Amino acid sequence: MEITETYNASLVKKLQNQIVLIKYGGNAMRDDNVKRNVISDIITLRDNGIIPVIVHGGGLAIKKLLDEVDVESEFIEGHRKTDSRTMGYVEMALSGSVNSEIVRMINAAGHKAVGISGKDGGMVTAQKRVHKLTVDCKEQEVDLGHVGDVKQINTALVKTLIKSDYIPVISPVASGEDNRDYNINADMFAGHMAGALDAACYIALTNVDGLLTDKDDPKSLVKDITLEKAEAEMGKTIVGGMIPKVESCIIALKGGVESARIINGTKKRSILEELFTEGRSGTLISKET
Ligand SMILES: Nc1ncnc2c1ncn2[C@@H]1O[C@H](COP(=O)(O)OP(=O)(O)O)[C@@H](O)[C@H]1O
Ligand SMILES: CC(=O)N[C@@H](CCC(=O)OP(=O)(O)O)C(=O)O
Repeated sequence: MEITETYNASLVKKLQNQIVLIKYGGNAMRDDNVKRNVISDIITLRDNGIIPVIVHGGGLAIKKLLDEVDVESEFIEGHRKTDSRTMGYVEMALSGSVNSEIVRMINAAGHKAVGISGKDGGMVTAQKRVHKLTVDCKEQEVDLGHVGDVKQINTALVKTLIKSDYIPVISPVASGEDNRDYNINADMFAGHMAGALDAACYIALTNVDGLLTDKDDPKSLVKDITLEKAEAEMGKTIVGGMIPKVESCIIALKGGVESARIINGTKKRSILEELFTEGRSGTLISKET
């Protein structure tokens, strides 16, 4: 689809030959229609000379698999406590099912996608996450097991894929120097990846319209917010799964990405509406007011 006729042509041109890092979260993978719409937007970007790179989550797919094998898991501030057994299932769901489904859908739409994880080509080096939790005004460290943070990224593999016209589809699993596998929150992984790739734009897809001042009121959408203000709202109006999402935007912006956005991936054409209309559809987090 040629989009310069339907959308703002100068906004389209600004992103041509630039990387747009899309974090495709599990909440925007709930049904096949939604998935097809997301893939369709990604294909439209590519058809119009923009370079999409996808980092996916898949919290729902992990939950489904863990339920099937009767393994319980707990979330602490948006991070799934991951013991060795759970790690195996996380990798199965993310690098197995979710990754290959996205690849299949892009290929079926006539493009060439390649599915990789942080492990491939030694792309991402993980390190065990040191998670500090404040309980009763006291800070304490919690052991999240195989939950990792991104320590280092080597972008050579992704750049090679892009150069050969492949769309990289990346699962947020990586190994550490300690030779252990780590489960990295997909938002955090994506934010780091966006910075390392010098992406022009980072977009996190979820199931709410963006950052809300009241998480239970869909009408309380914040259209624009500065990095500093977003940081100040952490733990206050920004809670649960939204914490790593906003953190990922901050990581991307501090890594040099020009704009970071949180949008509702369950809505049709949400990516195109956000990027190529003045009104936009979600939350834009930027370095300046
Ligand atoms: N201030 C906020 N604004 C919007 N959503 C919020 C906020 N605080 C917490 N949330 C919650 O964060 C969820 C999104 O995070 P998460 O479930 O991890 O998404 P995904 O799986 O799409 O990555 C929303 O569905 C919402 O319930
Ligand atoms: C450490 C950690 O929490 N990892 C996440 C990885 C998947 C993810 O982030 O998926 P969504 O984007 O769908 O939430 C998890 O185990 O659920």
